[in-house]
Amino acid sequence: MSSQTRKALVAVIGGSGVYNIDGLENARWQTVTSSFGEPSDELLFGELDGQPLVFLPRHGRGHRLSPTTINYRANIDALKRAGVTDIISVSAVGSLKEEYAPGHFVLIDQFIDRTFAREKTFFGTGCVAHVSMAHPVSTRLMDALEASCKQLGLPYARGGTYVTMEGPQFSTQAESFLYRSWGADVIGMTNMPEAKLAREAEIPYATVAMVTDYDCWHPDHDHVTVEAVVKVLTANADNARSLVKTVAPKIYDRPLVDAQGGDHALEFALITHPEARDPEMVAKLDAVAGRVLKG
Ligand SMILES: CSC[C@H]1O[C@H](OP(=O)(O)O)[C@H](O)[C@@H]1O
Ligand SMILES: Nc1ncnc2[nH]cnc12
Repeated sequence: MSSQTRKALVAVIGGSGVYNIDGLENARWQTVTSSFGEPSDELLFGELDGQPLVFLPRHGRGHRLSPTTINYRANIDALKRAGVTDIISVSAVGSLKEEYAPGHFVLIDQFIDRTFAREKTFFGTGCVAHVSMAHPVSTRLMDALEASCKQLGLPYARGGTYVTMEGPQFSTQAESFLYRSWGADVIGMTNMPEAKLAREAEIPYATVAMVTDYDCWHPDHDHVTVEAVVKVLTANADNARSLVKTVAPKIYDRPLVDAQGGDHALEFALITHPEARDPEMVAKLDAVAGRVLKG
């Protein structure tokens, strides 16, 4: 493995309650077009302590988009086109474990994908690819998130399984009990297919999940409502902002090649014979898969 390093271009994907990054110098919203349709919003480009950062509000400014209608492919494709090398995703989640009380941060390392109404791959008929999702999160990014949580004295857990439900309705109690019986830690509606698409686009990805509620399984807590989620998000907004500002400088210097394969996931993933590839599809994949489709 090469020990060479390069400068990262870090992107933060902001979830519910996180529609902007304040304190960005030279901040400008810019349209980045994608061959996969409309991203959630323009991208916000700027610098944090002199280092470049890109921000995308997952639901769009004003929270226009539901988890199902977010164009996850366009979002990841646009970030790739902008030159992004690493993604930190920020998400509100419900807790499935007693010990993860509202206000806690869980650094996710696994996902269960229960979504069923979303485009989940950049590939398909005309150019088939199968990437590994065994380890969906970059340990390097998680290390940086953990160091930042420690530095800021935030209550956090390293490692946790995030169940992605389709939504937009919250879970029934039977579903919530089921996910708990699977040993899952938190629940949300957005991180899949986002993490799968980041992997296909060869962008290392990590999620910091901010617990906002106990979903609906806990006998001593009210069932989740948007009002309760927003209240906890507002109370913890400063922590989320500080976390983003603290973590970015820690990942600015990155290895040329991510040790876990997050940035060379397509190396052995394409199976369609070059002569059988659909040229239109190959053209659409110029940003996501140009590295392996060329030549
Ligand atoms: C407003 S509560 C439900 C909403 O919040 C989470 O979104 P995000 O991951 O973007 O913070 C959850 O997944 C739902 O989309
Ligand atoms: N309980 C919950 N279920 C799904 N998504 C959530 N986002 C925040 N809390 C949630």
